[in-house]
Amino acid sequence: MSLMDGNGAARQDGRSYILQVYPRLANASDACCNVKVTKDATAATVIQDVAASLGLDTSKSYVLAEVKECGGEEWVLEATDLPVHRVLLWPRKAQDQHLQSEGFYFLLQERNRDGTVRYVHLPALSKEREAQRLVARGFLPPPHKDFDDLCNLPVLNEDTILENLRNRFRKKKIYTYAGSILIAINPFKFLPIYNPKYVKMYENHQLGKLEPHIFAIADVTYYAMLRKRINQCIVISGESGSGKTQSTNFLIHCLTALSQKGYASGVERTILGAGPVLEVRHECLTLL
Ligand SMILES: Nc1ncnc2c1ncn2[C@@H]1O[C@H](COP(=O)(O)OP(=O)(O)OP(=O)(O)O)[C@@H](O)[C@H]1O
Repeated sequence: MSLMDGNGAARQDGRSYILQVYPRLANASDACCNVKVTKDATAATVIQDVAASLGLDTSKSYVLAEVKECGGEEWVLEATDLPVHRVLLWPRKAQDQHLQSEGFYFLLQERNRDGTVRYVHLPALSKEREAQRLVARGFLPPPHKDFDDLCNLPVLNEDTILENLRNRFRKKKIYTYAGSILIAINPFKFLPIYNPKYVKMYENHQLGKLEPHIFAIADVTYYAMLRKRINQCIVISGESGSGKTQSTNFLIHCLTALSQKGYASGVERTILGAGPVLEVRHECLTLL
């Protein structure tokens, strides 16, 4: 078994593995000590090698602790435990180099005369760094990541739904799916997302493949009608001023564009022209 000092960036090679052990001792530096060991080296042997390498007082007793994720678990190894076997269960990156910042490494600590471990608290990692690590490993969604379908929210409640819609609205994304339902938030200003380029973009696309859009709804409805040869219906609901009329106009615009294949026609104008009459009739019926 040979010892190495320095950065220890060398890759593990064949049957030899480089373990980086960080001393947590009152009078030792925090620099890591690199030890080259075989796969079956025990914790006791690793401790001996590190102690010899660092010139530690061998009349004292030491333990090797495995740290898995900063601020998280810390396991004191038994003398017969096999550190390399532990390393092989770590994430790939941490196996190559046991950087403290990666959260997987070994600590060398002193054992008290009564056998207990002189426990030194790990410097508490800020919650933020810990959260970042969980995000990077896919355990948490990226902060402020917005979901274009509410069904994909990891936590589904009123707060998360509103927060998601708010986040998207701030990014000028006024449309969000809830499965095959489209939620539209009135932007009360013109957005350049209704021109013919968008009609073309959403044409014959499966719902959910592209960013949510009212044209996607028009498109699936139109193609479902052609495919199934039965009438289709889009229900638009919302409180007064939420944008129902405007949404209807966008739908009609897209449907006529799809049916006319881009040729300007009077159909859209005719249908849109009937809108106010239908609305007045609807208001009268509601009053009656
Ligand atoms: N997608 C949009 N882009 C830009 N402005 C919009 C959009 N949707 C709605 N608006 C704006 O909001 C106003 C109100 O929308 P709209 O008339 O469609 O609401 P409504 O739900 O039909 O209301 P009501 O039920 O009272 O008839 C519109 O005049 C328009 O200025």
